[in-house]
Amino acid sequence: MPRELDEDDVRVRPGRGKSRPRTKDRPGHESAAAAFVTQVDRGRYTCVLDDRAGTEVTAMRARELGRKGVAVGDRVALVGDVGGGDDALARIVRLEPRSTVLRRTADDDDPVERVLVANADQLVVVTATVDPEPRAGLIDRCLVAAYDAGLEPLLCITKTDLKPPDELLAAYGALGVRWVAVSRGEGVGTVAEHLVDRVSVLVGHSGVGKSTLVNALVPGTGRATGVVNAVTGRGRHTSSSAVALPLPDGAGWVVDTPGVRSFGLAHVDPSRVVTAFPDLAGGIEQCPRGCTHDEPECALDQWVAEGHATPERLESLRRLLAARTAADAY
Ligand SMILES: Nc1nc2c(ncn2[C@@H]2O[C@H](COP(=O)(O)OP(=O)(O)OP(=O)(O)O)[C@@H](O)[C@H]2O)c(=O)[nH]1
Ligand SMILES: [Zn+2]
Repeated sequence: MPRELDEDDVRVRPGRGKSRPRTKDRPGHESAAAAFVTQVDRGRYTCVLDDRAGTEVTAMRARELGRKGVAVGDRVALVGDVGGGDDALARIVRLEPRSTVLRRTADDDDPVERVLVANADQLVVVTATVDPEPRAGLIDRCLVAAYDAGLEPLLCITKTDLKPPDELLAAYGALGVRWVAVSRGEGVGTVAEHLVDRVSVLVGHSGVGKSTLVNALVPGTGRATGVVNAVTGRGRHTSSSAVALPLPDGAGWVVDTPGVRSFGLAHVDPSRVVTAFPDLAGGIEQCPRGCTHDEPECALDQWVAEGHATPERLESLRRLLAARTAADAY
């Protein structure tokens, strides 16, 4: 079996006289095929070719990629066997620049903070009204991850047949986050409308109905749903990777994130979070340098007192900034 390649395989070669870098010795890859990465599994990348929509090709990284990691959502150039047969193996020779990067926190299985999804436009935070109870801390951390990565958040509230979404809407109304409700399959059409022509990442903790939703949005994907057998773990996707699934009619992608329990928020820049609060921007200009917006000198209290923004908005901003450092999942 061939060895699997990853970032760790790249070694700096000792210079041999005036030899040029390897990449310059390679032929150009003008004829490379453009593709979209839908799945990453131990050094093998599932890609879908742009010009033969739906043709799946398995690829590995070419050495010339250097240290660059390849993630779900990446746009890549492929050479080699792009026929898509069972044994076909192509090589990823180029990674196109990314518009956005959503990171996953390092965990026990993998100590490195990695790119979870590249080029996503939207983060769909799936939460139930009840069973399981919504966890405000988790939702806040998802929103921070979305604002930091430049993804537009969409709150998808499930199980509204069991309990109305009023409390959740009250808690998130001030943030102005767009929302949709689904109950026992109803409302899926409205969710789908929000996904047209976009790359949307779905997150949600166990039991909220995320798999049920994915199956309704992308019929035939067979995402495992329901109660998990605690002994065998059957019914659960244990990998913490993501997978991109095509929406019917080529109208965008949904990226399911089974087993993903946290985002990399360690390096979130508060100023990125603040961009989600344009109504507070004028006040922030009057803050002292490096203001955490949670200190006595913060100019935002005055800004709100003068009526430029509501107290709820300021409270929401402070809650989100605090959620960055909470010792909680997501
Ligand atoms: N009442 C009600 N139950 C729902 C709804 N959506 C999903 N469920 C049920 O909630 C349970 C969990 O749904 P899943 O789709 O497996 O949830 P999940 O978020 O994928 O959870 P994991 O599979 O643990 O990751 C299942 O028994 C579903 O039938 C809904 O809108 N209303
Ligand atoms: Zn401030």
